[in-house]
Amino acid sequence: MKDKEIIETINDVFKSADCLYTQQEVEQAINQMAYQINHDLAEANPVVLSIMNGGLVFAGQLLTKLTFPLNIDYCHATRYRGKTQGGELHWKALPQYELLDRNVLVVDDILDEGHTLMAILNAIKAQGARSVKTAVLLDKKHDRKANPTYQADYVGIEIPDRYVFGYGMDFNEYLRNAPGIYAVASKDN
Ligand SMILES: O=P(O)(O)OC[C@H]1O[C@H](OP(=O)(O)OP(=O)(O)O)[C@H](O)[C@@H]1O
Ligand code: HPA
Repeated sequence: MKDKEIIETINDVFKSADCLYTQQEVEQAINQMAYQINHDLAEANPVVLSIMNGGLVFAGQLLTKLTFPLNIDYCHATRYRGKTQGGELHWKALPQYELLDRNVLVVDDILDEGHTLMAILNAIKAQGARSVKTAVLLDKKHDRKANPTYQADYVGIEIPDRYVFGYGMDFNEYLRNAPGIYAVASKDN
């Protein structure tokens, strides 16, 4: 596809999407999460591990609101790869910090089926982390969870079972920069 076609298609997807949460509402949710995390992890000296690419925007905004000493690291695990259905998990980058005996806070944009988070948690535990907590901006409600009993420690917003973009989340690798949480119209999904 040429640039012009891509731009038209993406602009059309954006225009026909439903805004589920505005930027202001998302910021409010992030503030509440930060408040709780500041309370819980003030003495933990954690490694905050952002899951790329989707976690980028949320982690960036959350981090500026955390008021205690911490290290920042990232890893990249992907299983959607520009599609709206997940597949096999691919590791593109591993954490750089030694996680042995560290407290770790994993930060990701969305807990959908949870395969990504479960694999990341297993990898962190295998490295001998002292504790692992998870913060997800969105938790998508449906009955396809990899581990139905698992709950993230910090959840910003619960969303319905629709494919969403914005705040770091992509539609065909675009629209990560959309300033809110948008659900793709059914004609585009
Ligand atoms: O709960 P799950 O069903 O496993 O899905 C959640 C994961 O999927 C997305 O990543 P994706 O694979 O799209 O990679 P990306 O972050 O690079 O877009 C998202 O950022 C989460 O990490
Ligand atoms: O609804 C979603 N949107 C974007 N990325 C995702 N990764 C898992 N679910 C989603």
